[in-house]
Amino acid sequence: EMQEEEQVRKITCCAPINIAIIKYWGKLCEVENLPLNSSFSITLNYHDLCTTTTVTTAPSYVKDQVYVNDLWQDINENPRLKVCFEEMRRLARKQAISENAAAKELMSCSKKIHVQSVNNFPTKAGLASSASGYAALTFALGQLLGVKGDLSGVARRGSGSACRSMCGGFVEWLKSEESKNSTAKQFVDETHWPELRVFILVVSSKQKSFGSTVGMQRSVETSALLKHRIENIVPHRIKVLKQAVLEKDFCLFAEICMKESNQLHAICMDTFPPLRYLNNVSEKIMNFVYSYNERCGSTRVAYTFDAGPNAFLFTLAPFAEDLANQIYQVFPPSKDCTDTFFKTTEEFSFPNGKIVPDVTDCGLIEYVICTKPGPGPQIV
Ligand SMILES: Nc1ncnc2c1ncn2[C@@H]1O[C@H](COP(=O)(O)OP(=O)(O)OP(=O)(O)O)[C@@H](O)[C@H]1O
Ligand SMILES: C[C@@](O)(CCOP(=O)(O)OP(=O)(O)O)CC(=O)O
Repeated sequence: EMQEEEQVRKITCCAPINIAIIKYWGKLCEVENLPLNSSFSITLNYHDLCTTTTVTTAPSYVKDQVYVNDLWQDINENPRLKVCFEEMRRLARKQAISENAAAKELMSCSKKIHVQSVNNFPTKAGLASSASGYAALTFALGQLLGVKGDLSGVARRGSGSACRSMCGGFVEWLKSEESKNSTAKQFVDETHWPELRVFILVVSSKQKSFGSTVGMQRSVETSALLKHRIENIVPHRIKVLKQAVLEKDFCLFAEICMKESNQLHAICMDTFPPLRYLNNVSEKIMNFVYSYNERCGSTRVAYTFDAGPNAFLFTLAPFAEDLANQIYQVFPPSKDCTDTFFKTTEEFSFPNGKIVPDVTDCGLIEYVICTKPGPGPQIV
């Protein structure tokens, strides 16, 4: 029994979500999640939003098991989960062989693994849980099996956007016809632009939007605008965005960010039948951003939307408090949510608990998560 106990190994890791500024929309290869265009994202602080994944091996385990938020997952029915396990074991074996490992170590690559994964945010809210989920799984398996090197290509197999969550800060995911070259690379780390703040406006909506995987498939088949974007717009936009990030030029950053979001949703409308991810609250948020900037006489806030109605707003630290107050005025919480409307670890005097303004449109936004850029996956 002593010996059995010694062979139990357990590692816990967490991984962040990321928000794309230059959007990934369209695949060259469905099986490998190879993108038609390069994309660029910002990894968000895992203290605010993360997936925490524990992987365990023990002599008594007879098969792999995965639980997400305490729900059992059928690995055989989920090719994305399955391929992450297969790829990680393949890399572990390859490494063991190249290091002339003993037979015992080679054997350990096939040990059965139990996975417990939890998201510290609502999985159904459309907050990129697949990105943090597959990044955490890949990273944790890498730690358990001792696999060295870049594992973003494995996370990519789980979900395309997950590869970008394998790096911290500002990240580029390169397009390539070759699987081994379509990986995520850090452009600059999370300390590069310390003033940058992110507000995630979770829009109340029960409607489940059309998944990204099938959505982009339909766009590739039917949208001529997608083809134009990939060939003529994205390459130049990534170059300009990188310059804006390097120079911390918020005005230029904001323009590219909003134009990219608009283009993604224009392509969705150009898709046939069209894909509609934004709702009337999303539209109101966009109008709010433009009129706020107008009133300030300069660009202080930018929005971006993925395949859902939630808004990701960017601003700079000196404006964060005022922006929070404006959000509270224009999109007041419903009466029972005033104390928990802003979810923040910052020490701003956010208007939590203030009296709800007398307007009829309360509760259009369910809650707001205040965060900033953060590092990549960590061992807990
Ligand atoms: N912690 C986790 N570990 C492993 N897989 C997860 C985890 N959380 C979510 N997933 C996987 O991600 C899927 C949800 O991804 P889905 O693409 O529907 O939503 P999303 O990630 O919020 O949106 P998007 O990927 O479009 O940004 C779940 O069905 C599950 O398979
Ligand atoms: C709109 C997006 O969020 C699309 C994300 O798509 P996914 O990465 O969820 O798709 P799969 O590769 O099929 O899992 C834009 C982005 O994150 O770049």
